[in-house]
Amino acid sequence: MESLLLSVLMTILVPLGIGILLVYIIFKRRYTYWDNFDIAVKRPQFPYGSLGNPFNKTASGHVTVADAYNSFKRSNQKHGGIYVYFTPLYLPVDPVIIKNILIKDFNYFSDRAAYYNKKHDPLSFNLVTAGGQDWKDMRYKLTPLFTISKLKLICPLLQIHNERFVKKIDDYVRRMEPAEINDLTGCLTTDIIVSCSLGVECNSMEHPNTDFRKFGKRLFHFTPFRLLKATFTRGFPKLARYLGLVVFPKDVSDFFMNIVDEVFDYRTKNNAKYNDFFQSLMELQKNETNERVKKTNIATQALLLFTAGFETTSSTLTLAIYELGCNLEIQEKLRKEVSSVLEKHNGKLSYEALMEMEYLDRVTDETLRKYPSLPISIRKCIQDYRVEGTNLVIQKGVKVCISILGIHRDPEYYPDPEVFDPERFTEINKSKRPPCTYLPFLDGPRNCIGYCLQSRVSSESHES
Ligand code: HEM
Repeated sequence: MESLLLSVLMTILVPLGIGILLVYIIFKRRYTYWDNFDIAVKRPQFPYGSLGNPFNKTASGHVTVADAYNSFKRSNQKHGGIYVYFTPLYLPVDPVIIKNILIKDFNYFSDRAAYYNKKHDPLSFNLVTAGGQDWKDMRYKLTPLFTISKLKLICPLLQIHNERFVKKIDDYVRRMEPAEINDLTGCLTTDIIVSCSLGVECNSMEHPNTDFRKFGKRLFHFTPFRLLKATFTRGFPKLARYLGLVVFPKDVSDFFMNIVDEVFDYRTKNNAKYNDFFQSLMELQKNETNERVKKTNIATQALLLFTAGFETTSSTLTLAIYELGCNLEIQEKLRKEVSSVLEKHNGKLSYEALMEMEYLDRVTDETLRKYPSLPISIRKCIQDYRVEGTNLVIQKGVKVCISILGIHRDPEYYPDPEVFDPERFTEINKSKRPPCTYLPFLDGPRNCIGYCLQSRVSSESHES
């Protein structure tokens, strides 16, 4: 009996052990990728790579990437190599290399290598995830939605939501109650994006449990399982598509599709026209004959605005308010500017009035310097690329990681980087820094398309 058990165990355990050993050897070999190049490397730890165990550490992944940036910089390196799990990533430090990657040689790095699944999750194939010609076509069509003139059209909407935000804060002040600012800026951003992109009034400022708020929170709630799935889909996109893994949970996509259905049908039947993104999205689709495709395309872009614009804007607002609370002199200086400009404009917070608030811009810029909403950006090299001034050739398929946080906290460009100092952004001080050392919206053809919209949304609300 005992020998039978032993032989069964041996039949299972030996092949299993050999299997594990083989997998270990194969994957461990991937950690030698950068050894083939003359480049500094942040040593990996099996199986997590250079960033360490994501479940057992005090610093998040982007902080570890910034640490790698710092260590390469300290040892006077222009760049270095890191590993995220088993994937080698190129990490540039020299701003000239970064500028070439983002702007001059953009054609080598136009893809973001983000995961989408057209078949099982059509809304996931959008401007952020698409690559190559698909991305170029989408960007070409969507760019006219983000011009200053379009922005001016939605300014009255921004003003309505801003007034509600101010009233809410006033209520807390009158009741002498502490306010959960993160929740309030979340509601404000939700209301603005939903009314601009879907033409729907959700007023989560008054009703914080609206479906939009609920689904919005779910979109940005990353459980360990979701993080694991995201890592898997990024590392093995083909297999993930084959397995039918999706980006957006089905109930979230269904919810957005239903809203788009309703708004589209209402506007078509009543021939109703509004000054919002939804209207522009409908116009973009006017030559599409298949109604389902038309609605799916609109829902894709509306959900994209929500996912790309929500967390970035609301967290920036929260952190600006936090810094103004910690730095009373800066708060006072800002208050004086706002009051004097408003006085000139008869108390009306117009687009023109906002344009005159220079100190407000500096406060926003410094907030995004200290706390970039996207601390890293990933690009994929789509053809072999020689890095200027070096012998290194980045091979096709290798990913590039720009540490925006590392650059923004680099004492060479920003002395005492932990100090919140809007004066870093006077015209004269800005002109002293080399290009590509301030990248909250990235740079080049694939920068943030919402740049001009976001700066106004944030400004209106700091104003309160
Ligand atoms: C504080 C607010 C914001 C910040 C800091 C920010 C930052 C960024 C950054 C850094 C990127 C480049 C990402 C990368 O390449 O890895 C990006 C892309 C993008 N952003 Fe923003 N963003 C903000 C607000 C918005 C808003 C309000 C919208 C739209 C309503 C928006 C829409 C987009 C889109 C669609 C892209 C992808 C562009 C493309 O691939 O062509 N963003 N954003």
